[in-house]
Amino acid sequence: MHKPLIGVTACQRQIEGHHCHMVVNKYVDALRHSANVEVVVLPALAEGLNEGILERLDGLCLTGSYSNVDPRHYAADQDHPDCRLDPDRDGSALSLIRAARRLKLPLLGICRGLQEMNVAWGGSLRQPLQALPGLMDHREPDTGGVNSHYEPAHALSLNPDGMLYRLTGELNFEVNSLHQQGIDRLGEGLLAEALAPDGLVEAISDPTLPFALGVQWHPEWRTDEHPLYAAIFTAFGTACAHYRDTIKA
Ligand SMILES: N[C@@H](CCC(=O)NCCCC(=O)O)C(=O)O
Repeated sequence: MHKPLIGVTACQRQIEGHHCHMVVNKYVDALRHSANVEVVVLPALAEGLNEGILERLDGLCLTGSYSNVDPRHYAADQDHPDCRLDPDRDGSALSLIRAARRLKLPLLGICRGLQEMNVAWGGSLRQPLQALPGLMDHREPDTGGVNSHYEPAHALSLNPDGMLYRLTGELNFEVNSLHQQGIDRLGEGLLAEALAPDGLVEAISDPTLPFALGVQWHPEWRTDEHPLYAAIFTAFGTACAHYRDTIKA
């Protein structure tokens, strides 16, 4: 039996003057080694991707990105003038999420991926968090190297009625934090799985689907060192295998 085949979303980046479809290795590594799946990269195309692509897959992972979801997708004014955008990523991700919902395809959203899920479910975002009253600064430290950016940064309280608590049996964790956008209005039908100390929703799920989970932190970082991170990828891989063997079979 082949391993589940998972699509991961790419971003548009310019590398040495060339437009590239780019995915950071840590997402692929965590999916292959912690979720035990195989991976294909899905290009970032503003016009969106054909739903037929997802019919060949067993799951979809929405990666993080330094770019931000364009506020026009949730009817907000451009409330952050130097907001870094990626219309190709927006087009692909939002079309893929809507198709995944229709197919009941297992869906894991990470950081930007959580934000895209919330928007696709009809919710909204706010930014920059660090400038909003009552909210913490959720950005990574501006000192130190990359490794320090993914160190645990704040506490996380799980919803005792949520998927993450069922997966871990624990209510409190510490997670990394590398974002300046966050959930404002929760998408219709989404469950708030976890909160940061300032009340920001940091994880969401759709309980009506077999597996639809979005997390604001980065569980793909050193999954072997964090039980919560590992549990997320193990559960996603299991859900993708189940999808392969049942719904898709
Ligand atoms: N740009 C958004 C989402 C932040 C995000 O996805 N960061 C990822 C950093 C790079 C990586 O680890 O892939 C925001 O600022 O909220």
